[in-house]
Amino acid sequence: MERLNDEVIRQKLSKLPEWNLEEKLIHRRYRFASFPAAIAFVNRVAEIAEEKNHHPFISIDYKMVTVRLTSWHAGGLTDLDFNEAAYFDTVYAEMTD
Ligand SMILES: C[C@H](O)[C@H](O)[C@H]1CNC2=NC(N)=NC(=O)C2=N1
Repeated sequence: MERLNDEVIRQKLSKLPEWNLEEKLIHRRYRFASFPAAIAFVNRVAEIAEEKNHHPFISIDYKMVTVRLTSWHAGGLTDLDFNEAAYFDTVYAEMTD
């Protein structure tokens, strides 16, 4: 999968308003009502990562989960990162509404 150029990254990021760009990765913080709810989300993220064979950095801070995405094989951001970010946002919406 090809590394995206800055123009395409800006365009894709504009469709994911909760995500932030930092050098060669994108990141987002998800908030939950409880620690178990945060862990349930992390478990879903892990399942999706395995299914897609695309694995984010995940950090858990009590009721907050931070996800960072980049594509190691490309040395930067690819469509895989933006597709997965959108998928995680959908799962988050389902789990928190
Ligand atoms: C060998 C294996 O398919 C690769 O290492 C996969 C696994 N998960 C991955 N995850 C991420 N985020 N980037 C990759 O380049 C990547 N590559």
